Amino acid sequence: MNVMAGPLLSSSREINLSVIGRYVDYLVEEQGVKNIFVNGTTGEGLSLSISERRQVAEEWMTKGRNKLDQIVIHVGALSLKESQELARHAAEIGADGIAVIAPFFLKPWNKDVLINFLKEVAAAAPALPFYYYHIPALTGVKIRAEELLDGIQEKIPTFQGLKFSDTDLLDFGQCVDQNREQQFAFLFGVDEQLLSALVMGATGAVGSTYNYLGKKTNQMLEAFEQKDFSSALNHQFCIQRFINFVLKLGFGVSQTKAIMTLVSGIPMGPPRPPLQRASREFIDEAKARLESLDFLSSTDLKDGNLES
Ligand SMILES: CC(=O)N[C@H](C=O)[C@@H](O)[C@H](O)[C@H](O)CO
Ligand SMILES: CC(=O)C(=O)O
Repeated sequence: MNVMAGPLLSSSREINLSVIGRYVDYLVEEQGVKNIFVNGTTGEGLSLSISERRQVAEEWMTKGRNKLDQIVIHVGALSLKESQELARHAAEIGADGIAVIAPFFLKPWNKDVLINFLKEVAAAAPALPFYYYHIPALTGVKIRAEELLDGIQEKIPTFQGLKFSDTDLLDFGQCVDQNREQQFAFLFGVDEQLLSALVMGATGAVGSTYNYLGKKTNQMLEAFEQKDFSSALNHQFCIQRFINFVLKLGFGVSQTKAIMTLVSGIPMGPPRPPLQRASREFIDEAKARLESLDFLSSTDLKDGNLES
């Protein structure tokens, strides 16, 4: 079972490559996370320039080599050409896979149109496993994943699986049910509902909270594998209590970065506009909640870097 995290690394609005090496060690040693999803939602991949995305990907590959199991690089972009360039680059630097979201300004209006776009990106890296990143709430492209998967391997021979970031468990369950013959990866991306997705056949998870709740989530995965469902549920409820709490305060990529800084002690920097840094009030409340849920002892919390 894989857990992937999607960290972002910028400080003073510029990418800060120098923290990636430390962050690899932190994820492996402190969170038990050995699979990384680079330049996705949490990494603000779509807010970076193409050159920045290449640099971030290269740094993860260099620092992660021999330490991480898999590095999947998100190469989705509005421009097909840029997406292809990033796909070729991912292949050149030895990534383990590429992922692509649906283009979200001029949008694909049906399944075939979307597949044709994805196919052209995948063809730029013909040796790399290809993942579709389904995140309809952010892209606005609501084509159901179950429909998209129907016959996809004939169109995209490198198709390897799905990162499914949506709460529609009917759609997710049918993706699994209708593709039992294939060896697809079904990676679930709604961290507060992961246990339900495991029951539906998820083979892994990619999510923002694994940056700091990776260890806790791994305990849930372990309990699930041991068929200790009541422990698994306790772990999921504990994770839900935290996510439910921060969702009510207003939770997004900026807040994720502040929590990542707080928990790891590694400065993640502010997000890039249009995002704005999390408020001091948010950070204080999130910190108190992390402590009360026993996710961290107060001595582990390092927020000295938050203002940097
Ligand atoms: C919209 C978004 O950022 N989704 C993330 C992954 O795809 C999740 O990891 C969520 O941040 C998490 O489930 C909290 O709602
Ligand atoms: C973590 C994750 O799912 C993302 O950043 O895309």
